[in-house]
Amino acid sequence: MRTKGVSVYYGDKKAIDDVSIDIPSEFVTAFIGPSGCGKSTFLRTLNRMNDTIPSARVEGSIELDGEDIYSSGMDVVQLRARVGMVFQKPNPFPKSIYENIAYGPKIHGLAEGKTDLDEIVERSLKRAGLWNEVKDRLTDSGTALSGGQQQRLCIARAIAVDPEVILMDEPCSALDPIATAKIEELIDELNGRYAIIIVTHSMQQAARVSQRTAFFHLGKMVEYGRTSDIFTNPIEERTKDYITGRYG
Ligand SMILES: Nc1ncnc2c1ncn2[C@@H]1O[C@H](COP(=O)(O)OP(=O)(O)OP(=O)(O)O)[C@@H](O)[C@H]1O
Repeated sequence: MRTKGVSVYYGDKKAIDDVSIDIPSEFVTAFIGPSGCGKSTFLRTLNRMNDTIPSARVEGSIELDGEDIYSSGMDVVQLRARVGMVFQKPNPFPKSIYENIAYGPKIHGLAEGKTDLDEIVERSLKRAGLWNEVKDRLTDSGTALSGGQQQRLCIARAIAVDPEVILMDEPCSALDPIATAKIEELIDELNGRYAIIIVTHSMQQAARVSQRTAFFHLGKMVEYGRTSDIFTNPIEERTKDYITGRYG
């Protein structure tokens, strides 16, 4: 994905100021920065999730494979399948585990019949590292799973519609350390197959899971580069101050 001069307003308030970034498809990219700096706002512009907030307005251009995602011809439902999203709090549908995964492929016409759908469900759950834990109870409700399992179910749901990009907005903030470690392992396994962009409050997590990091401060993207450089040899003073814990 590529953004050029993106600014986001909530009413008169500018939350993101002139952000241009090329996000490579072959890496995990982390967005870090102090609370309120605009990480989530910027992430949500990448699949037009801000469209659901009436006061939000986006300026600039955002391209997915060279296509302007804010053009009038863009089908937003289709876009959100191509650019999937996983939220802070796991949000499975109040439906069976099977239906949670099958719903997207059904509405997007990705399955020819029941056998096809069964295969997609199995493949998505396997890819999300959840198959062995749920294969004998696919008809149980998705909401009956543990928090960590629910989050992997949500990742499986995103995977089921064959996305190009997966956006993750603090996907581990509601999880315990063991469930967090499983999600981080999963991100590692998915790396390369999908472009993954993760907003995280944890610099340790960004360092563990990402190869590229963008540091945001007061609505601006201050610095963007290899994760190892950002954490060991940042160019900007503000990045240095943040990673050494001087503020945030
Ligand atoms: N729906 C909204 N309406 C009005 N202002 C908003 C809305 N959502 C976010 N903001 C404001 O935009 C700014 C950026 O918020 P955002 O949630 O994107 O930051 P963040 O870096 O993700 O913060 P955090 O790490 O605390 O989640 C903040 O000043 C916030 O108050």
